[in-house]
Amino acid sequence: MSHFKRPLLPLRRPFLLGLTGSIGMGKSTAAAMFERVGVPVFDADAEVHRLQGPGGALVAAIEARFPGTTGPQGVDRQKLGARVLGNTHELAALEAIVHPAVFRAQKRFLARHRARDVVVLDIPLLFEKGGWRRVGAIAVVSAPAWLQRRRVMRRPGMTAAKLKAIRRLQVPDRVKRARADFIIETGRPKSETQRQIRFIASCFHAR
Ligand SMILES: CC(C)(COP(=O)(O)OP(=O)(O)OC[C@H]1O[C@@H](n2cnc3c(N)ncnc32)[C@H](O)[C@@H]1O)[C@@H](O)C(=O)NCCC(=O)NCCS
Ligand SMILES: Nc1ncnc2c1ncn2[C@@H]1O[C@H](COP(=O)(O)OP(=O)(O)OP(=O)(O)O)[C@@H](O)[C@H]1O
Repeated sequence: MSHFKRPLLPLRRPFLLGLTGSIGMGKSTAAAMFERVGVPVFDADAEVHRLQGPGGALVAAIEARFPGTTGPQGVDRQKLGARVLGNTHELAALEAIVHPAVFRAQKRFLARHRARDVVVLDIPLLFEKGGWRRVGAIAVVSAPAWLQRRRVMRRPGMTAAKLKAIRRLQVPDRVKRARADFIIETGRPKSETQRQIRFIASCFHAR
């Protein structure tokens, strides 16, 4: 069980279930599985992609602060990542541009789903940025480290050095597991993961 102090939130609708996990642990796959069983998901990372994509609302602000990192396709994430991952000061400057816009999008999502029993907030940095204080329960996706590495190293543009820099920024998997209310094991067949997710969703329906 977790030993960190999370304030007891008043029961409210919808119940906010935070979904998080380290790079390559299977968050996106798990989020899709929640949607399959009828739980709306706010995908913070997808929102960042939208805001940074072609015509995205943050492209101009990012170009102004990080010249040369955008083009007709919006933000070039490889270039921007090379500037900020591993550089605390620069990353903080990027976060100051991105996070408020993501938070506003999350508020709009919650307003749209006011009548639901439960929604999932898929937030990669739930522990790192303090979002854990605002959710009613936390589900962590987790798999053995060797499997995580194998999944991530397959991605285009990924290098051992980049993975190392990213892992240094993230709360370690064992800490996330210790803080979780639910651990979603993704090192197993997807059918089992889906079954686990159906069970978790059922805990919050029709309270
Ligand atoms: C730095 C960027 C351009 C790198 O993009 P890229 O497509 O190369 O990598 P990706 O987004 O998949 O991130 C790789 C890994 O780094 C982690 N990461 C990204 N941003 C951060 C951050 N601010 N702090 C800690 N870890 C981070 C992600 O969780 C992921 O596991 C991009 O992540 C970004 O714009 N980050 C700032 C916005 C942010 O905080 N996003 C995180 C989720 S909302
Ligand atoms: N049981 C399982 N549950 C979830 N993912 C699985 C499972 N078995 C295999 N996988 C695979 O593991 C990979 C996980 O990638 P996914 O993009 O979901 O991770 P992620 O945590 O969202 O990554 P990131 O943090 O980098 O965005 C996918 O290719 C997925 O198909």
